[in-house]
Amino acid sequence: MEVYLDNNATTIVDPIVYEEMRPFFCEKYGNPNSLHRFGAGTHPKMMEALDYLYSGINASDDDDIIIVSNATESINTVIKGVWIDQILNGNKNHIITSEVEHPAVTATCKFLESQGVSVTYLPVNENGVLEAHTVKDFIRDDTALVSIMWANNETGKLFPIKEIGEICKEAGVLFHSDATQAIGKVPVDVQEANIDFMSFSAHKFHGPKGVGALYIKKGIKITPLLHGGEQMGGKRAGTVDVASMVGMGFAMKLAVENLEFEATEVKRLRDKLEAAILEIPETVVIGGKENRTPNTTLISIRGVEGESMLWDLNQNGVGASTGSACASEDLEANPVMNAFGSDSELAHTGVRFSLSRFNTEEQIDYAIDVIKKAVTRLRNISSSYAYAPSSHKCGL
Ligand SMILES: Cc1ncc(COP(=O)(O)O)c(CNc2co[nH]c2=O)c1O
Repeated sequence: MEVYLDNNATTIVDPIVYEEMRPFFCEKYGNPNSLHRFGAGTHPKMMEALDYLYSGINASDDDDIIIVSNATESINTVIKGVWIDQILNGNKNHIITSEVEHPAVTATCKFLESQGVSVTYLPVNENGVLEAHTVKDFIRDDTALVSIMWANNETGKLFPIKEIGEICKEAGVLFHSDATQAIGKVPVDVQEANIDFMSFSAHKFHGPKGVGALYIKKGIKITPLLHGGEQMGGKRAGTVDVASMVGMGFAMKLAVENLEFEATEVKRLRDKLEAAILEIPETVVIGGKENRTPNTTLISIRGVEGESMLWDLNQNGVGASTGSACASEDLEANPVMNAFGSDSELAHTGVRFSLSRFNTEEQIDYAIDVIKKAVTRLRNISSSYAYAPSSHKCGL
């Protein structure tokens, strides 16, 4: 049996979404910017896709949603656009983000630091969550942007976006949220959250890879990342991937329709898997169980190196991860777990399981059996592990 439990890395394209995309490869293949019928033939479904995206995040008609290649491009567009407009050509020179953002945010901020920008990386509490008041404590007169994720990709922890939005609005500071791990898992309402910019990727909610979106609140201007065409009103040059845009729109429609299923059935299967693993001695949920996306659990298994666990699971058909795929190639301690203040041993023992609406009870039962056998096998061959519950700090 094969069981895919790495949905925070990417998801299967919903077959319904795939069928919606198919006509735009060999039938309605015109360039949407062409004036002839072949181009115009793409417009109805593109407009429908935009309608699904706008309603899916409760954007107002006057707001902008720009189709980009992925969340990484969306995030770069915001952070570098604000840098150009507010810092290089303005009187600001400070950006606030958190220590547990995805590398798309932290690496872009590091680049800006190399260009002389001051960046504050806010710490998270023992549960891996940023407390809204810390944003208020660090906002300065020259703060150009606050960028905080809606949900953490490794722990699933949800951040106080509405409160942070209120703080930024009151301070007159632009607020961006990376909602990549929130769309399709929890309700996302940009108007309620006082958000100025928001980023997401379709492949996180059963849409195709290689397409994402940037939400821009009405009235906000930002210098584009890509120049050279009038697509997206000049806000993102380059011919639009029509099939992927249509796929992302329909995936958003289905994602919103399935939020209740995520909150009930997917959560039930996640909780079942988590409870079974926690029956194993010396295991702990990193960040705690509260206030999380319904599909994610990051569990530390003392004495079991995360990568060894992944290899063993993979040998038995189960796919999981130790955290963000873009960070999993190296054997460094998990930066998110480090941010919690975890000790170095614990930071190497995290395994992330992230479910979706396509997982079944039978798959979870099989995965539980495989996981328990893998832990026994790996602990038995470990040169450093000896069951000593009194010695293990079950903090976090
Ligand atoms: C919170 C967050 N932001 C941005 C990205 C980048 O998305 P992309 O541009 O579509 O690649 C990811 C991908 N996160 C992960 C990719 O693999 N495992 C993950 O957890 C993410 O989880």
